[in-house]
Amino acid sequence: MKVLIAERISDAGLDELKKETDVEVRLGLKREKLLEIIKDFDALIVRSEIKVDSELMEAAPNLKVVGRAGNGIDNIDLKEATRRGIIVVNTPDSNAISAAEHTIGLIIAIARNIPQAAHAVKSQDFHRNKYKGVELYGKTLGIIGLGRIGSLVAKRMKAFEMEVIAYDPYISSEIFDEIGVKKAETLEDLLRNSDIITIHTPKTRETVGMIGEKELAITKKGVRIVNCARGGLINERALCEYLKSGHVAAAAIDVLEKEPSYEGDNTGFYNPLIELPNVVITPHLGASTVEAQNNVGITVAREVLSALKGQFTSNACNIPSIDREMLDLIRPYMKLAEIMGSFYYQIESTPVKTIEVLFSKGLLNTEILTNAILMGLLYPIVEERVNFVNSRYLCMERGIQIIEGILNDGDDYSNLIDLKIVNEKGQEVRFKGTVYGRDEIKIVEYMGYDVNFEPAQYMLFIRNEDKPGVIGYIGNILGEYGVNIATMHVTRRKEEGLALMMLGVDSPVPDEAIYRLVNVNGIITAKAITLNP
Ligand SMILES: NC(=O)c1ccc[n+]([C@@H]2O[C@H](COP(=O)([O-])OP(=O)(O)OC[C@H]3O[C@@H](n4cnc5c(N)ncnc54)[C@H](O)[C@@H]3O)[C@@H](O)[C@H]2O)c1
Ligand SMILES: O=C(O)CC[C@@H](O)C(=O)O
Repeated sequence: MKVLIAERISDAGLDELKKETDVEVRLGLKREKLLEIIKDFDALIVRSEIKVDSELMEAAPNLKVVGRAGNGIDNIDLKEATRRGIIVVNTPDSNAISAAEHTIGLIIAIARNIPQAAHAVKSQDFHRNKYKGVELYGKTLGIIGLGRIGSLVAKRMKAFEMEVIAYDPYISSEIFDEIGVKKAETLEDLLRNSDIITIHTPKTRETVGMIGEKELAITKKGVRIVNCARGGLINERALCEYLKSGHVAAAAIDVLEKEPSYEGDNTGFYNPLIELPNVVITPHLGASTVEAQNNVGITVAREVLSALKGQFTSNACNIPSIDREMLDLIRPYMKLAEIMGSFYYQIESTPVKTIEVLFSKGLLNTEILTNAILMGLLYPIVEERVNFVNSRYLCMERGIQIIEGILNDGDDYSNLIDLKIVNEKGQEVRFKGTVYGRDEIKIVEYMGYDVNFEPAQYMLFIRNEDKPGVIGYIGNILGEYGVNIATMHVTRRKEEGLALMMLGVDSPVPDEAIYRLVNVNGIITAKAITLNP
């Protein structure tokens, strides 16, 4: 496995990676060069500068993982990565404290004009009058987005005896109470009442430009504004105008709508905000501390390694997230789900129209289990890579309807997966499976037949007339091809005169043996099944 580090991560992170993979560090790559070399890599690690878009992914046929050494993933086309089955991992917790502290630094800097004053003194200008500031004490701080960083800022700024209000429609009132912050019911409320406004939302379609001319117009005259989240959340042109008029007394900006695309690339870099005396700008420094970069480097290295090994990662952005303990608990169910999904196209050939999957109430993280079923289903029939990341997407792309639900009480099993597949001919294929103890996977029902077999890597599925002699033929034919039968499960519906067999065998059943089996008088279907190891 080859990992390309295209933006700087800490030595500690680098060491973690080097223990287990082949790592190449190529910083400051021009876009054309990156597009040329990316084809050789299985994983790519970036920070916020490099755009991981469809063009880059198209040039990277081996790419399996993109590691974002940091939090925001607005430089990564997540939908495209998902479509291609590329796992995107990030490190959202690793730099939150640093970003919050940087925000607070910026708040104080613009309250007291510290950067401008320090710069003046260094230029031999020792005037105090120009740099008179304001106290934070007793003022109102308005926080937009009370997530990881917003809440850290809130907790810390209360120590300045500021009144802290926040606007975040996606979190509950209890969280506001827990943090001790007053809830602004609307963005307008927050804008009208704050002396200092700081924004901490992600950059999404909804939040881009959420502070524009209209919003600035209702802020208090003399308001101060901080953006240490993402460029573009505040409309820069409107902000410039309001700073020039003095309505906005000062702004502190760590992030710009357009930042250089690699470290040190200053060509054509310009932003009118830079020219304004009442603006403090830092070059996207929120996460640039020794501690944050150490944490980020180590975390991204571990996440990328786990993803490359096919293990679940706790910070995957395009797979439902799950913590490690829970993952250990549901791992056997993920395997069961994958196996159940993988039977269909190894037994049937009519395209699937609908997947309906019901889970016992006791089963958690069912979204992942459904993804596992879909992965198993598609594995035998799609050319592109299919994994937990893209299985749902690929199914939807194929027009397969996915219905998920909870089983009613009353089943014999407390941890059951009940899978019904309806194909384009309207035929139903149904499996039920469960896990005994910690990890004993069992299929307990197939098409209404009670069965009870433990899936093996190689199996033979037979549907036959319920009459004497059939089993003997099967044993003889398999014997002729050197296929040893390890287990055999036979069930029947006497009234219909039909029987079903699932044999676990020690090696794959050759096509020729299958051909001979289906020609045996009484055998209706014979299918070789191979499961992923
Ligand atoms: N400057 C830096 O170096 C730096 C470092 C780390 C993170 N960041 C950025 O900081 C921002 C916040 O990061 P975080 O870890 O706190 O994210 P988070 O996901 O923990 O919190 C974001 C909060 O914003 C809220 N939100 C979403 N849409 C909203 C809307 N329309 N109105 C109000 N609230 C809304 C969400 O409910 C959530 O609570 C992100 O943009 C991230 O990329 C910047
Ligand atoms: O320092 C960086 O690479 C960007 C950090 C920050 O913007 C993030 O989203 O984590």
